Parts: sequence; structure tokens; C-alpha cells
Amino acid sequence: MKTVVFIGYGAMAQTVHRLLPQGVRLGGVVVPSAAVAEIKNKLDTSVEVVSAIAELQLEPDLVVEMAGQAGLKEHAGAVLERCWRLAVISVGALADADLLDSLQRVAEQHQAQIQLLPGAVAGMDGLRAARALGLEQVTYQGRKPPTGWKGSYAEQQVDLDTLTEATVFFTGTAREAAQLFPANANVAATIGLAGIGMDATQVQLIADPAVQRNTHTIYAKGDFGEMTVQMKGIALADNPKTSTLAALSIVRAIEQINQVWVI
Ligand SMILES: NC(=O)C1=CN([C@@H]2O[C@H](COP(=O)(O)OP(=O)(O)OC[C@H]3O[C@@H](n4cnc5c(N)ncnc54)[C@H](O)[C@@H]3O)[C@@H](O)[C@H]2O)C=CC1
Ligand SMILES: O=C([O-])CC(=O)C(=O)O
Repeated sequence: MKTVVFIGYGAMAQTVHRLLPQGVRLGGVVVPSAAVAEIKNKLDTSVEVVSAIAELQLEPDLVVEMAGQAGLKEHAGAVLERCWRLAVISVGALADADLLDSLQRVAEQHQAQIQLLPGAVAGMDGLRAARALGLEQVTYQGRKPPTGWKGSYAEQQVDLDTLTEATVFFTGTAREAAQLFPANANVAATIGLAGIGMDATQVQLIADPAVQRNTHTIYAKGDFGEMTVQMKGIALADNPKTSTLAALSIVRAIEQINQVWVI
């Protein structure tokens, strides 16, 4: 039996928990101290529910961050210092160059690796491979229904409640997008890191009352040729910002702990 630890236990983590592959158990959950009692009530007593990595008694096979950008910042260093494997979904936190550098240093010091998960998008394998021969251009367009942008900085740009047509409320770099929209544009940072970097990746974000799905469109051009990938993702029932595929990309990473054929 393999053991995983979740950092965060929100909509995504609860979905992943329900879909845990056979032979893997949830051993621990790290949440803010104010949430510990509530989460303990939701979980079997065998699961350690704590507010800091240092409080965990177990030895996990994989730690998965699903706690938002602040959660990654708070706990990732402690995971790497213990040489535990870390998979990250709030990739947008790495738009903070100081955090990226400091995690890289800790990981190198402890010979640890950090797995950046593709989350709500597909095509990161092709984009990363294409980079080896040089990429000229990478763009990302994120289009969600207005409800998917509620509670974000978009509310300061457009009136999401009265929108009648597709409205572009952000144009800029992947780094800016990931920082301005921490719960909505992590994929922009992932695409940046996989391809030509966060500052060279151009991003457009759109609230569109005509769509029901979270629609991510990636375009890349380089010496490999051209690539267009579009994902029309169904959001999680408990969080309209988060695409179901983001949770499934974590299930995939957990499955890989036990797999002989890794695909
Ligand atoms: N890469 C991708 O494709 C995507 C990434 N995300 C990221 O995943 C995160 C989680 O998504 P959801 O579960 O839908 O959000 P959610 O808001 O439902 O859950 C967040 C959870 O993190 C916990 N948390 C907050 N701060 C924490 C901290 N400092 N330490 C430990 N736990 C903390 C909360 O208590 C809650 O349990 C999002 O905030 C976003 O950053 C979300 C969607 C797609
Ligand atoms: O789940 C999605 O559609 C994408 C998302 O929120 C993010 O990248 O933060």
C-alpha cells in the first residue's frame, strides 16, 4: 500500500480522494490550523490532519499540493527538505521568481524533484518536447463562463452579472496572468514553464456567457511545426473556477507511483 499526503482539502482534493487508485491510501492532510477540526470530522481517524508538514508522523510516497498559491509557498520547502516527492497544481505561485529560485535551491540541496502537473490543460508533453528545437511563439487563451471568474480580479474589470457577450478583460504575459488570477490562471504559468517562459507567453482571458465549459486554447509555433490544443473542460460542481481535468491530472500522477508502464 502506498501513502499520499494532500496539502489542502478543498473541491479538487476531495474529488481526488474519491478517485484514489487501488493500492493507494490518503495518510495525511495539511490545511490551515483554523480548518483542522472541520477536516478531521470529514475524514477517517486513520488520516493525520495537521497544519504543518513537520507535524506529520508518516512517511509518504507522494505529497500533492492542492492548496492554492499561498499553500504551495507555505509548505513546499518543508516537503523538499524531507526529500519527499512533491507534485504541484498551484503552479502559478512560481510566477514569483524568488519562490521559484528558493524551491530550486532546496530541491537541489536535497536531491528532490518537483513535478509540475498539467492540471486543466493538455499538450504539455508536446510543448516541452518542441522547445528542444526552439519555439517562436506560444499563446494561451482562457475562456470561462462569468461564474468561473467570480471572486477574481476580473470583477474589477467587468460586471460579470450583466455580461451579454464574450469580453476580454485581460491581455498580458503568463507571469502577470498567474499573479493576478491565482485561482484561475495557474495553467498560464504551466504553459510558460513548459514552453518559452512566462514572460514571452502571451495570454488572453475572457468571460463568455455563451460557454458552459472552461475552454483553454494553446497555440505554439517553432521549428517542430505548429500545435493547437483546445480543452473544453467541465468544472467541478463544488468550484466553478476549477476544471475537473485538473483533479484528474492529479489522479494520473498518483497512479504513476505504482505503475510499471508510465504514460
Ligand atoms: N493547474 C491547474 O490547472 C489548476 C490549479 N488550481 C489550483 O488548485 C487550487 C485548489 O483548487 P480547489 O480545490 O478547487 O480550491 P478550493 O478553494 O476548493 O480549496 C483550497 C483548499 O486549500 C486549503 N488551503 C488554503 N490555504 C492553505 C494553506 N496555506 N495551507 C494548506 N491548505 C490551504 C483550503 O483550506 C482548502 O481546503 C486552487 O487554489 C488553484 O491554485 C485550480 C484549478 C486548476
Ligand atoms: O481549472 C481551470 O480551468 C484552470 C484554472 O483554474 C487555473 O489554471 O488556475
